[in-house]
Amino acid sequence: MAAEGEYLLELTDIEAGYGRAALVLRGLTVRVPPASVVCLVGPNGAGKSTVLKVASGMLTPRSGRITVCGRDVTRLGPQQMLRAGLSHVLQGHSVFKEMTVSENVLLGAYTIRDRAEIAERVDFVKTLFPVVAERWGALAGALSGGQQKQVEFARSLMVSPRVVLLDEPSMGLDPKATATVFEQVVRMRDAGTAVLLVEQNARRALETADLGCVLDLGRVHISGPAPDLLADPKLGELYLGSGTSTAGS
Ligand SMILES: Nc1ncnc2c1ncn2[C@@H]1O[C@H](COP(=O)(O)OP(=O)(O)OP(=O)(O)O)[C@@H](O)[C@H]1O
Repeated sequence: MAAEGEYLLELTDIEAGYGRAALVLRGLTVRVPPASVVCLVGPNGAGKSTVLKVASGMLTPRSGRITVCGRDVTRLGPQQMLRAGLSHVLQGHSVFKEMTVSENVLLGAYTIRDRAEIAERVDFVKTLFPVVAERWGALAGALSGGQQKQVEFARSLMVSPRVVLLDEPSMGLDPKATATVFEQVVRMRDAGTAVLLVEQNARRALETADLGCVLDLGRVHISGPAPDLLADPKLGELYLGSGTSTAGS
């Protein structure tokens, strides 16, 4: 675990909600160390997606502090959060099906002026996601759901983010595609981009993550190394559908 001040992303004592409605996040603190996958799990409505919206500037917190590499970014909007190093892959499918894979990926580079930098990033994402290289000229709509998700990942990495925010990347995918998507999450981390991940598939996500946070009613109920959370029988009963982990079996 990184020492204080060494986190890529820190959300501290965040209170946030929608319009005049009651608070959704009620004093939530989440930290993302370098080279890590941090996973948020918890029941429906706990506020997991709202954490990502706050981190990407889509929702301004009512109080609390957000820092990226120690720099205060609390009240920045989505474009500035992107420049600060936070890239958000939204829930559901956001590829433009009538556009090619290359056009979709290059949309992620719209803030970059330097052509050489764009070419370098294209090479990087093609290496990380072979299907993007193989289907570069194909219409995105011709790809499977899992392949389209990789196009979304590639697009999100074009700006060299410090942290990618992934909202339910396995949603709607079959088990094989889900396995591939989680492998790609690990590859992103290993290639130098930390990941803050929200998943309904809590057990699978914790098997992939380094650290986990269990959210309940807008607060972090418990957090720690993901293997410890998986091995906690009480958590298993409450949130993972069984008493013990099946990791590694
Ligand atoms: N755009 C919105 N406007 C008003 N309320 C919202 C909005 N988005 C979410 N909420 C409310 O905020 C609360 C938390 O929602 P959020 O989507 O963050 O939870 P979640 O933990 O991601 O849930 P799920 O697992 O069901 O996606 C819910 O009560 C939800 O109804």
